[in-house]
Amino acid sequence: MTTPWDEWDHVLKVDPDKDLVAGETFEDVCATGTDAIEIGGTTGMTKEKMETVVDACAKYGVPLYQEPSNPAVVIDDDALDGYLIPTVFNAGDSFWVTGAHKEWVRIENGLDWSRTHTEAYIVLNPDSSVAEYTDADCDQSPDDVAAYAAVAEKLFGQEIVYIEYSGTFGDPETVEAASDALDDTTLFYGGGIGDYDAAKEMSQYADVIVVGDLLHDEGCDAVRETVEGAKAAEDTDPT
Ligand SMILES: CC(C)=CCC/C(C)=C/CC/C(C)=C/CC/C(C)=C/COP(=O)(O)OP(=O)(O)O
Ligand SMILES: O=P(O)(O)OC[C@@H](O)CO
Ligand SMILES: [Mg+2]
Repeated sequence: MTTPWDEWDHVLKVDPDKDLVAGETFEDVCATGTDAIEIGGTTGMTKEKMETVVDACAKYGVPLYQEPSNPAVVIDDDALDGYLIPTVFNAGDSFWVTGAHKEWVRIENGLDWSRTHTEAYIVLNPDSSVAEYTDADCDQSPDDVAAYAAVAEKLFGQEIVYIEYSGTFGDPETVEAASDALDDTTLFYGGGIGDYDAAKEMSQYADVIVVGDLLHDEGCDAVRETVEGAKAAEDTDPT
């Protein structure tokens, strides 16, 4: 099966609870060269903030995906290409594995399944909001992470495995182990990518790198460098 993310190298994650750098617009954000924009964050999410970002990005042709951190912030908007729905494989509370999902399906009157996709998160930075929120067990060796990745693909049919180091640059060996464990599922890596070299390094192992805080802290030129790093690694990838 072909998926849109087969063709991606770089995703920009826009946090609707954070500002852009002074003087920058969402038109600039959409012109960074990123392959897709994912809209989401852990804390401070509301439907209104989500809508503001979708509306501001809708006319520039970059694929837009919502990544909700809870069912109450999911928006129904035709400008979205789809929904990337996380499941946290190493969560301490099963609410973040299937509970939130069950509640979401129960309260919604019919979902657009054709635009709804799965992301198997493995959360590895214990100091991140997402680790705290989901009570994730971040003490995982590369072998553990590889096993989680295989379970996500082979037993749970997840479309994406997402190695999440939100806020800090992760362990490349761990990302490589996850990559080696996967056949068809797409590997996303996110966390602490701040320049060309970091983007290129993780792109050796991850199919897609996700850049978040850099947009809000440093701005669009810095993000553009990470796009170039991701694309440069892709060009030298022998597989
Ligand atoms: C079933 C539905 C619709 C939702 C539940 C989805 C789940 C399981 C969410 C768990 C938390 C999660 C994986 C959220 C995704 C977004 C994310 C990881 C954002 C990064 O957050 P941080 O960078 O830690 O937080 P802040 O940037 O807000 O500080
Ligand atoms: O904000 P950063 O550290 O770039 O992380 C990106 C993303 O993985 C967060 O969910
Ligand atoms: Mg964040």
